[in-house]
Amino acid sequence: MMYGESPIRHPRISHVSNSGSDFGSRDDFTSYIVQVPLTPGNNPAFVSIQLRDVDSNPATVPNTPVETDTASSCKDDEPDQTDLRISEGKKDEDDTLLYKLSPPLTRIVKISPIIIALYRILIVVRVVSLVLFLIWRIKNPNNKAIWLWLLSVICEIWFAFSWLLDQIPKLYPVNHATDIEALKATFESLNPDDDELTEKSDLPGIDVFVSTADAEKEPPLVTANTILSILSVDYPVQKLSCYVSDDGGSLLTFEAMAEAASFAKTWVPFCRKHMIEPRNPESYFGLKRDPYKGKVRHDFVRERRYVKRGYEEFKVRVNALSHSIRRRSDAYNSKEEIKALEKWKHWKVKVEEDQYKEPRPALVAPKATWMSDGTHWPGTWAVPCLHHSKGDHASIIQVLLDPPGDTPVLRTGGEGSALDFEGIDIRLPMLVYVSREKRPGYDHNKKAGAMNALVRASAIMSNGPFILNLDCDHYVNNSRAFRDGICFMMDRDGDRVCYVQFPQRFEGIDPSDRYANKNTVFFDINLRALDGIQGPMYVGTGCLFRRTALYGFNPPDVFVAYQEPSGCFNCCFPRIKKRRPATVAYEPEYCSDNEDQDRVDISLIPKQFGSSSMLVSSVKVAEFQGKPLATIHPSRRGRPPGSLTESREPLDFAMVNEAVNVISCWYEDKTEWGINVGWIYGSVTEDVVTGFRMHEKGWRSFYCVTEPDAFRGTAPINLTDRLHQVLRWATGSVEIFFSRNNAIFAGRKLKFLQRIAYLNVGIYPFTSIFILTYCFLPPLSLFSGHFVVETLTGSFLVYLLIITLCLCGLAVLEVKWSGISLEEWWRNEQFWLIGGTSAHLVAVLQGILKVIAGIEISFTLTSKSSTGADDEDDDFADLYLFKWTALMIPPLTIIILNIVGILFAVCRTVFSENPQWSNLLGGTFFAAWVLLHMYPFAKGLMGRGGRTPTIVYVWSGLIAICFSLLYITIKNSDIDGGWFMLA
Ligand SMILES: O=c1ccn([C@@H]2O[C@H](COP(=O)(O)OP(=O)(O)O[C@H]3O[C@H](CO)[C@@H](O)[C@H](O)[C@H]3O)[C@@H](O)[C@H]2O)c(=O)[nH]1
Ligand SMILES: [Mn+2]
Repeated sequence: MMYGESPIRHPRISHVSNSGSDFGSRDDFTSYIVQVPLTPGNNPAFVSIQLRDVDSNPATVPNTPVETDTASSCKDDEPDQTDLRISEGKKDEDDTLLYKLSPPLTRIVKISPIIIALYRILIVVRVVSLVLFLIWRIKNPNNKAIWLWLLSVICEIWFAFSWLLDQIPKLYPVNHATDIEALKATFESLNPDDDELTEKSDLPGIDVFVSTADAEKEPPLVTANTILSILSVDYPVQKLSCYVSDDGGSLLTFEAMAEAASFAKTWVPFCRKHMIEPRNPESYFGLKRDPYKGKVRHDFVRERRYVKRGYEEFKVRVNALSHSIRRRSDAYNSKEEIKALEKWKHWKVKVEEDQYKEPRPALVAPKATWMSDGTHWPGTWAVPCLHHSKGDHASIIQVLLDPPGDTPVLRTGGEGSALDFEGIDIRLPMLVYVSREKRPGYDHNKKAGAMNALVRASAIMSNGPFILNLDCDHYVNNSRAFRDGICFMMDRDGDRVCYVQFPQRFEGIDPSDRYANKNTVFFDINLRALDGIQGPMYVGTGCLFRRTALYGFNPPDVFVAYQEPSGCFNCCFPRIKKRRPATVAYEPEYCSDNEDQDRVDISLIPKQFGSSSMLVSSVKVAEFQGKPLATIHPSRRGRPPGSLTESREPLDFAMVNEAVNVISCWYEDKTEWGINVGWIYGSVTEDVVTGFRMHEKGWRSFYCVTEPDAFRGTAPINLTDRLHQVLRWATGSVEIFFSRNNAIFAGRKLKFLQRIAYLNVGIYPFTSIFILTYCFLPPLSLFSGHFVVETLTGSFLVYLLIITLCLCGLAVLEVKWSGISLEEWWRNEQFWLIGGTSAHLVAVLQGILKVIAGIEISFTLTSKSSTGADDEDDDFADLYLFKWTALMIPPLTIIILNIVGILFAVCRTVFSENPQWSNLLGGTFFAAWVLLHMYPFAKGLMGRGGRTPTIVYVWSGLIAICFSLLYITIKNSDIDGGWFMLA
């Protein structure tokens, strides 16, 4: 094609030889490290791409079935199919026939209608009683303490409002189930009726993106394990590509990935042969259950032992990498130093001898980080220096595992070999290490920027129509999960699905889940409920995207997309508005006139996507290949699966070259990346915004809960890290609130309840202001001797009772339909208050500062504890880690004041002549309610020993007694209203 013609500057390319190198000697992968000159020679030169070419000559678009004339041959075949069916005695309409041909791949699993009905009734009851209660509260002010009354009523109104925002989107919870067997029958069997499998497959390609940013906080061993779990997934290997984005640009990560690629050669066939689960070696070998249960192969025990030893060695190697890199670099650097010194000496001698004009050479050589082949690492150096620091280094792309061929490579059993892989496909998916270029002066946009670089690089190198995004610590726990996700995409109407979100599940969390790290309320209640509306939000990891949805295209309309006899491939979506038959997908076909396109304007693509012509031409291919072909698929027309979709262009130098080009930092200049295309910039919670933009366009997403869990990750379990994580999320929400991505501004395609859910995401941090106020009310009331109401009347108590009971009832029902435990629900409530009085509050301040003063918000990575390096005696040692942070001040103040308040009020009432028992009771009740929620926080402060709290209690007691004595003294000396001063 026209690779060479692009007027973009030409990168300097060095081919890294791998002979004799550390990892090269173990492996024989093709190595490309391509360095791009620092400043763009002729800047983002807008390249006008000859789209006519593509239009008139479909053959230039690689890998499309067009060249093989599908359209016509399919049409020819259609009657046969129909005849066949009719002859079987099913005289249905065409649609129904096609429906029969492709069984549904997903279905709705009903939640018990009784529970849902009760749930909805309770919601209504609570709404009504809340309204009545608030009216009653407004009508009955506490004239003795108006300020207390006013504060409390304002807070209560807000709480009612925020509860409503949270509750309404939960009216239609659903569960979806997938049918992997049907998927197999449709895409991988020769004859769908008798399920005869071929080794070929028509499943669509998936590009897996793994993000890592810091080799210290995200141990390379964790990332390596994640990679191994991806490489061994149960999905056609030629359809799978894995990309690692390293924002740290660290040689450590790079070499760990190379190690993983080499260990995969043992690990992956072993998993395939013995159907290992999970396929993350660290987790697998750490399993507590009997590994031999259910395993029939006689050689399993021996091979498992062998692979386990291999893994131990692998771990040792990976853990030693940082040391070996340092030692290697030191050796090279001292050699360089000696060279530099000699050069200098030489120069000095020359100068002394005669008038030697050469400038003085540098005496000290830079402290470089060296690769094993004796060249400088183009990324970040251990001692960062110019062009080799985290924020300033070249683009790096390295193909660690070449794309596999189309046909299985079956190893014949070696007699004496330790592992017998006879009959096992030993191919591995493509694995690519990517570190995008970073330069000072360019905003790299955190994770969103990293993902966008991968989207472009992968479009050129493999162009999978689907993209799965995983954080480096989230590994594949269920090797069939990819298939589950694809079921939604390939189902009827699957082309309107923008992404399939899997729940985030966590490991290594303390059994009582003190800080609600598992977030089960969010993942099992809120997201399941959204699944019944327009789909769950995107939560950053474990999400399978449709590439074209990421590209910012609109979904096909419900009323379009079918055009007799076929749709229009070139326009992406056909123009004739006609109701789409339930099952018929469209055929690819080029139409030459491009007018009247309301969705994808091809002439605009270069402007939106940037100057890479390879990227631009890949867009349509991905669009086509991601279509649910279930009904018209070649396999349905007498062709064997894989005959059309298998062929993949081998990776050539031009492609890698271009991939390097599109990950340079200037590539996005004057394009719409991050604005309308790809992951959206401008928020530390890029995930919510990115998903929101898709829902806003009318796309549908799905929630895919699998058994066993599809993916698993780690979460911070100590209080400080947890608070900082929550702080980041809440800050992101405030950013969203103050941006154009506020759900209020969304168009009509965003469904009403979905809009409320997104509104809630933007608004919830603001609740913290009211929570904070409300938590100070009990001590205020206890000190002042007043209560939020004048006297505890019957109606107040009845309202309170109804509202509380409704909440309890709703909790029980939610627990019932979601399957979480009541304890988890309660933990969530507790952490809601803890986060609300600390992190959310700071988030609001930060967000407002950003809006007013433009102060940027940094992305603080959460540290991941290294697998395998665990404390032997205590799995949860991290839980007791105490690191002071200013975020802890407000909750601490609240705890102390509430305790002091109770003690003070008790003392005062006891010593008082006319004790106000009811006010004491009311105030104490509220204070106890606050303290109960704060309990996990207090426990966190205690650390392991539990010494701190005693002091808190003692102090509180002392202060309270002082206050009471003071109060009595004042009271006795008849100074009226003396307590007002104290309050
Ligand atoms: O400049 C950056 C910063 C972060 N990351 C990656 O982003 C991921 C998430 O970071 P982490 O600190 O683990 O955040 P969590 O709070 O655990 O993550 C959740 O919330 C984030 C948004 O706040 C999302 O980006 C994540 O995907 C989602 O799992 C990690 O893989 C990082 O390597 C980058 O690639 N580049
Ligand atoms: Mn994480």
